[in-house]
Amino acid sequence: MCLQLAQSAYQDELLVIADGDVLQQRAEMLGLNVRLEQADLEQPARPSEAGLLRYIHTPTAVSVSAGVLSVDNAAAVINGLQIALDGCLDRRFSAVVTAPVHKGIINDSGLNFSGHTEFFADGAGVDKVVMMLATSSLRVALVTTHLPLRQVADAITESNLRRTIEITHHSLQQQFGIESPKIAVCGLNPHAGEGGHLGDEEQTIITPVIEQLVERGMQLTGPWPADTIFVKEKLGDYDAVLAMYHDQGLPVLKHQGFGQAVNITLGLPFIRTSVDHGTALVLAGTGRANASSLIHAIGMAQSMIHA
Ligand SMILES: N[C@H](C(=O)O)[C@H](O)COP(=O)(O)O
Repeated sequence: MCLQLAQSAYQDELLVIADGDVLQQRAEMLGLNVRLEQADLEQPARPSEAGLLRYIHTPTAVSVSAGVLSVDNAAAVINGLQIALDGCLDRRFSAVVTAPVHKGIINDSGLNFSGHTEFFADGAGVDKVVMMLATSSLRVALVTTHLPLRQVADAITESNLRRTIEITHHSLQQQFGIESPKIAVCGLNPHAGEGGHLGDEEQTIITPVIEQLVERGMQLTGPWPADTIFVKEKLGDYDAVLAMYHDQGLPVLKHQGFGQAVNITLGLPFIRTSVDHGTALVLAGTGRANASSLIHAIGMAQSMIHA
């Protein structure tokens, strides 16, 4: 399922992209008092109404049971994302907020999909975006995203690192209103390479890029050992930490604020936010799933629309 906001003249309208029959069944199963209405994209957006949920119908190919994966429905998931992408690109939508999808089953169906981040970047024709997750007190951006660990070191190139820092710096200024963002850059290796004894990417790539960009006026520090840059005493020293890979930065952020964190894709020509968690199939249909991160993601998209 995918959510998006279409801005009306009065207030934001929240539209859901999903199979309308599945929404109806889930609402009944969970005893939710909600009226569902199919939206007509040719009509102007209208203010949201309490108790009414408008949706764009993207039919599934086969019937859906809560928490049960089906390769046959993978194309319907991608179709929903494509509708969101197209609507954001042609400005019918002001932002897209995504719920988690099961990346494995999409790939099992024969469709290549490493993540929403890469899907939206490809679809928007952008060669580089940055995944950043944020809580109210910590932002972590990543140089590499959904990449096997074996390939990470090769992906830390000067140009990739420079582009990542430029996009992060620009987005912190433009979308988060931080005039002169302070970014702490992690090293790649333990102890940030221990002076070259535990790897040399810090000396050959990371430090030279930091120095070039500091020369251009950016407030960058590092390369920092990743095991100490996140300690509480240092949290006030920066506006964001740049981690070299997914599991260098995100476990810390999720330990600190799981459920309140929002995933934001920087560098797209539109606003995209998302949840901080996966599909949690065992909770599907039970009514016990926690919607907190989704609520934060919608709130973050709204505040970015109005920034
Ligand atoms: N890295 C994300 C996280 O930990 O929350 C997650 O893999 C989602 O990625 P996409 O938004 O690209 O699907």
